[in-house]
Amino acid sequence: METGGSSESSVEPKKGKSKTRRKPKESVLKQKSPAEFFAENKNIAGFDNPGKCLYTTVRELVENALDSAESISELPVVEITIEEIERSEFNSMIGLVDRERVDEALYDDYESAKAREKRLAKEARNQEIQAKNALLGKKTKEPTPVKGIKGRGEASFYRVTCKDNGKGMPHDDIPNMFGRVLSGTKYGLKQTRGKFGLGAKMALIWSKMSTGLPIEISSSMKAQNYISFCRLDIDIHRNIPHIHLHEKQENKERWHGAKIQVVIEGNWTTYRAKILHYMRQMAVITPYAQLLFKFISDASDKNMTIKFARRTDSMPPVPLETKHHPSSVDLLLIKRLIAETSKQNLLQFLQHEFVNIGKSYAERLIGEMGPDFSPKMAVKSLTDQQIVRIHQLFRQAKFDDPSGKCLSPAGEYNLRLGIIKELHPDLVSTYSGSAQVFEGHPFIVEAGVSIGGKDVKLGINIFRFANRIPLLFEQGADVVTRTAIKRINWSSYKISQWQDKIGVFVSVVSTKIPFKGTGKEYIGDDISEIASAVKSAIQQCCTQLKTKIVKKIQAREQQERKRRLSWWTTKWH
Ligand SMILES: Nc1ncnc2c1ncn2[C@@H]1O[C@H](COP(=O)(O)OP(=O)(O)OP(=O)(O)O)[C@@H](O)[C@H]1O
Repeated sequence: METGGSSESSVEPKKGKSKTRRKPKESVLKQKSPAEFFAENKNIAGFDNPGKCLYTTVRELVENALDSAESISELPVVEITIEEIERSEFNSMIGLVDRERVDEALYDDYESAKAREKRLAKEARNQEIQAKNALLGKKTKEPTPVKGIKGRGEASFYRVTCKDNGKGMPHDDIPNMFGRVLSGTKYGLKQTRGKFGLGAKMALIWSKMSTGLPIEISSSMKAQNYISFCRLDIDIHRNIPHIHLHEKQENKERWHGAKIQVVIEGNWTTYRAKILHYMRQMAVITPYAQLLFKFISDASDKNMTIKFARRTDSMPPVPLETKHHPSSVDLLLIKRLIAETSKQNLLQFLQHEFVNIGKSYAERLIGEMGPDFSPKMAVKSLTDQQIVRIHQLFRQAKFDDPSGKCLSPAGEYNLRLGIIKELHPDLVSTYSGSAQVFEGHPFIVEAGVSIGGKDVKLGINIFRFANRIPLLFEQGADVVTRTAIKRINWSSYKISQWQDKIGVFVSVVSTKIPFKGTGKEYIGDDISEIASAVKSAIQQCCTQLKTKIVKKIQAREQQERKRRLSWWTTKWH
């Protein structure tokens, strides 16, 4: 309420106090665009710090590339390159002149003469101790680096490029696909890696925040005689693309696919291991893809090229779009379906917009709704109350479970192949569960358990996948970790958590993965259907392994008996 001349403004300052009391600011109503919201809260999309931003950018681009190739049943060929950009090169890219430092003491990494003297003395003392110990033949610990001048505090910049052989994008859609937060083609009820219409835009927002540079997209669809090229950035306040260049170029080679390039701040040193780990796990779950990873730097010892070769041509089937299951819809969704349906009457609407409602079941449901409802009534004329009644009945009535036919799990063969190819274990077992349901959404759990192998640590090593995306963060809270650590009695399968190198691989696919957050980092442990399916899949693998382990033990014992027998025989004859 407006109070006109507010009493607060007339308050006299107290005696002896020099400060005048501040007038509280009126709160002003403001709106934020989705792009602004995500720019201010980029951590919820997995863009926490420069290192994690580099990792998530790679991830988002690779996952889009795989989604795109798989959508046209093309065996994926994906090339991802991270190129380190020197500060001077970066400055010249943005037209900034390199400047020599004039006032050194102004900088964060400035070291005074006294501090330098102290540091050098400490380094010399450390070296002396090392040399003495070496003379005495004592084992020496790696000396802890002496705190010296701070890291230059300078940002590192990287050009990230991802090229695929996928479907490409229609020329006119490209600006909105990359320059408007919450826009995409994967919102339907379908198993895809992408879901939110956010990832590529977050890479662009981060590039805009850290380097100010635009994103570049080249794309061509099958049999298209031109390549669409688009350079754009995003108007954060209005959440619309800001196009720098959008043109058609010649496509002599009839290439199809997409090439996306962004220049961002990052931190390769701290996130190198995570990025390589991600690529390796992606190779496990997609052995039918050819993945090429390159890191390019002026320091040639940092350069690397890793090829994850394709090991099979057998690709999981393309996931199918499905309709909503009546048990999974809420009021808003029912209203949206009514607004969008092409069906005229209630009977047709129920039959055609949902799975598992046949004609006679739809008639029974309508009968149950009450006297205000009839099969022939116009669906668009339903009142709000009538829609609430439909929703209530959907929640109480019994429906057949949705089928898992629309899903595309990796398949036991691919999972086993991926594990063997990347880990070379001594023993491996895999299991593929049948389709199950949570809150009306179908899901399938597949699992693998391995013993031994290359680069596998002692104890339980968890590998998690959701809609064929490797999940690397928030491991402790994830349903797979919790199940493997707390709910499996490993010793009852003759597997030792302390002496064996155990690999636990669990892949969940669904039309709706219940991720916690838009960063797609883990699946919570609160959905009992998923938790019990994960447990049962791991147990199935362990049961198979137990048989193999017992056979191995028996074979070893038999060999030992034979050896002893032959020893005795030679001794007494
Ligand atoms: N490499 C690509 N090939 C073809 N289309 C692409 C490619 N990359 C992005 N797209 C299109 O751009 C859209 C937006 O991509 P974006 O990464 O922002 O979101 P998403 O993949 O739909 O969802 P999520 O935010 O969950 O990753 C995608 O839905 C897709 O249609």
